[in-house]
Amino acid sequence: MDTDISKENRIHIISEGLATVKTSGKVFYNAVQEFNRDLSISVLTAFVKNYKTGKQKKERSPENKEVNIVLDSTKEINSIGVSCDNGITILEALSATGLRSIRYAKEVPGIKEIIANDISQKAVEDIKHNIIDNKVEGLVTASFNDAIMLLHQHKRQNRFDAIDLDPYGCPSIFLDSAVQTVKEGGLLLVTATDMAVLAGNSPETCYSKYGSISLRIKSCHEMALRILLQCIEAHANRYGRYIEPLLSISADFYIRVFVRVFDGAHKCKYTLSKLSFVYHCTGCGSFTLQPLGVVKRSEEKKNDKFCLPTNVPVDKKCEHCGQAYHLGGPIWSAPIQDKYFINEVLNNAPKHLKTTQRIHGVLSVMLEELDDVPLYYTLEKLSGTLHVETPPMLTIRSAILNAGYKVSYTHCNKGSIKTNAPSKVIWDIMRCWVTTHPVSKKRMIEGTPVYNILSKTSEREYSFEIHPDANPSSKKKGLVRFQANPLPFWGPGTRDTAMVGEDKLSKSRRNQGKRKREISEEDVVNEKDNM
Ligand SMILES: C[S@@+](CC[C@H](N)C(=O)[O-])C[C@H]1O[C@@H](n2cnc3c(N)ncnc32)[C@H](O)[C@@H]1O
Ligand SMILES: [Zn+2]
Repeated sequence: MDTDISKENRIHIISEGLATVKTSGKVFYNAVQEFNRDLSISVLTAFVKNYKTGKQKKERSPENKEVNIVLDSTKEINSIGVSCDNGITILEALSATGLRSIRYAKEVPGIKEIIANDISQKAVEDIKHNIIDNKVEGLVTASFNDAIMLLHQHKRQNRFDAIDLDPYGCPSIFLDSAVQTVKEGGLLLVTATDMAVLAGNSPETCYSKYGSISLRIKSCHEMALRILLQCIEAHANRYGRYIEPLLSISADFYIRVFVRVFDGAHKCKYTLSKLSFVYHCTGCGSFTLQPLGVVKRSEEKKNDKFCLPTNVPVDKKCEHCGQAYHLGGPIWSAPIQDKYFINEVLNNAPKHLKTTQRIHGVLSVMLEELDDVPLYYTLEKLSGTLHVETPPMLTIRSAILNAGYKVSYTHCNKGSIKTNAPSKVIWDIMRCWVTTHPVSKKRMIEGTPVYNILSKTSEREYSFEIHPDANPSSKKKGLVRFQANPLPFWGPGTRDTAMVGEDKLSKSRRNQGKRKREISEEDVVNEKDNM
């Protein structure tokens, strides 16, 4: 990334992807979000191909079976940088410098028109200049409006094929208008950077913003994704629409979801069965999901029965450690990744992107994630609860597989254990581990989670012999699966810190007179798992 500061007029020049934009520095730009923009370019490239070429439109039946529907066959939509008659229309509702829209125009094939909107006059001035400087006048139009007003103006006519929401913090105020203004089968691209709220630091704020209670749970990053998805679904359902998640990512200090929106009042009846409350043990961190609704399937889909669950899935106190539960959610508990689509993204990803290696690594881990198992344990929490030496990840994964259960990582956490094994099995495995790695007697204080868990004996023996599938293919291939430690000035940025990352980095370089590391692919190094 090249950022230059011309001292006379304090203009910042930012080169990213195939775009070079200028900004006064009062307009928001975050260098660390290059990955977000690169990934969005990859997703849009795959989306255009699948949505517009008549190749396939994939829908899911309520049983979650894939049904491929051939769309209208259309002309070539491979051109980049020129308006394609049958290309897609995109609204970037919160555009700042216009960089993202300009990059879409120059790097995504098959676009008809992009509107780059911002409520800040200064930002819109920058957008206008940047459109001309990048010679994308034929594709990108600047707009000066409140995003919500603009979305409402388009909800009856000239709806968009794709709407990108990349706000400061929480996107929820834009969702209601966005779900109405995206076309049937169109794409919403939504970022949220208010991770403290979503990750359980402020459950009451999370409820007021997202209609869901967040928890301080080890799988908080995936829970954040699922809270955002349920929020978008809730807004869509109000208008007889529903969502289909294509790709959901937790990266750096934010989450981003890519979802399609479809019409179907009847399909909205299935929403309850795609949502769950989460009982989270305050002692050992075990979690249990309680679906909000149950669908009793019939041969003929139209005769499906929609019921409420009749039992509470947990006792008053945790069966493992004896501590109390918190109740969080509702969260989206249906799949959050569309593996078919993610493969399309991988197969069609543009080669020029600076973060290609990271995209490839993260998406490969997503392809390995278990679809039907929301949330996860972490090795650190399991061993921390018992104050025991942490077992190697390979060993624990092997024990789960040897016992006949499934296990995967999630891209959200490099120490994650996503499994369909019941929590009882997980604690039994840990009890077996403790037999050869004893817990200090000092820790065995009556009433504590460790005392209560280890007071019970494992119901069976578990084999820790290394299982052939314990090491996932993405790791065997040495892909860049998880991001390294944060860089200086790493964070979402706010209205008050318009230039985040690179500019501050340059300033600090100048001040200290020594060269700091560039924000580059090298910073995204492969993780060293505890194996
Ligand atoms: C995080 S920045 C967007 C960054 C940009 N998408 C990118 O990739 O560089 C958020 C932008 O939203 C704008 N904004 C905030 N509220 C808005 C609203 N109600 N309508 C339109 N723009 C708004 C701000 O002026 C700011 O430029
Ligand atoms: Zn417990």
